[in-house]
Amino acid sequence: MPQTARTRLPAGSSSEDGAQHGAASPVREPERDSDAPLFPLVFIGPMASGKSKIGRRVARLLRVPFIDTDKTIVAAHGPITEIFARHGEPHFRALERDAVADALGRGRAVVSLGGGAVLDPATRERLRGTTVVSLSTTAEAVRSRTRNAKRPLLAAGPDAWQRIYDERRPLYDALASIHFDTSTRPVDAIADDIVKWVRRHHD
Ligand SMILES: Nc1ncnc2c1ncn2[C@@H]1O[C@H](COP(=O)(O)OP(=O)(O)O)[C@@H](O)[C@H]1O
Ligand SMILES: O=C(O)C1=C[C@@H](OP(=O)(O)O)[C@@H](O)[C@H](O)C1
Ligand SMILES: [Mg+2]
Repeated sequence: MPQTARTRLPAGSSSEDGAQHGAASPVREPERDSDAPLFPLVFIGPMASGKSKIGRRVARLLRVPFIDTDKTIVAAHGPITEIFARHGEPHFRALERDAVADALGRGRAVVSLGGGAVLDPATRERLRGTTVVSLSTTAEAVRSRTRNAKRPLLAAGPDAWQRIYDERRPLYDALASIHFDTSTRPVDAIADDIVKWVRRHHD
């Protein structure tokens, strides 16, 4: 029997503004009911929300391979800042679309995407058949986390993060099977919560 995602959460798990900082996560009612298989288990969300760190930890806990599509791109094409500078963002997005398609085709794996991967319509279509964990955080939390030198879209300064997040948020929300806020709790605690959710809904 394929494992299925049933994403209905217990009453009280959502809040008016969709965020319960510091409370037990998940923090928001999922945007869709999904019968998608558990794997690939995909992490989406804004820059520095923890997709790479938390995704890696969740993969280790679930004992499945971990793929970070940014890492795949860097391994094949060099640093992201250089790709943006030499060839422009559209070229990066094309490389990203291919890296995501390849990663999602691996099946049993946790896959963390770059924050802008959801801008691509073909990627969004592929994600509709998968289990998607959407992470969120706040500009305040990000300020203390990021090494912006690695993120060309943050070169303009911290206000850019909020603007970009606001633009993309409807895409993240529409694709999410489940949502976790990462602004106040440590990576390991959030990863544990995600694994608990996985076990509750897919075992
Ligand atoms: N919940 C968290 N609490 C504190 N720091 C975090 C948390 N999640 C991520 N970080 C830190 O923020 C930075 C960005 O995390 P990363 O996983 O690369 O984000 P993303 O892949 O979403 O851009 C890393 O230095 C990471 O250690
Ligand atoms: O949001 C974006 O457009 C980007 C996010 C980055 O990944 P992270 O979200 O892992 O930082 C990376 O793909 C690139 O710098 C562009
Ligand atoms: Mg990342």
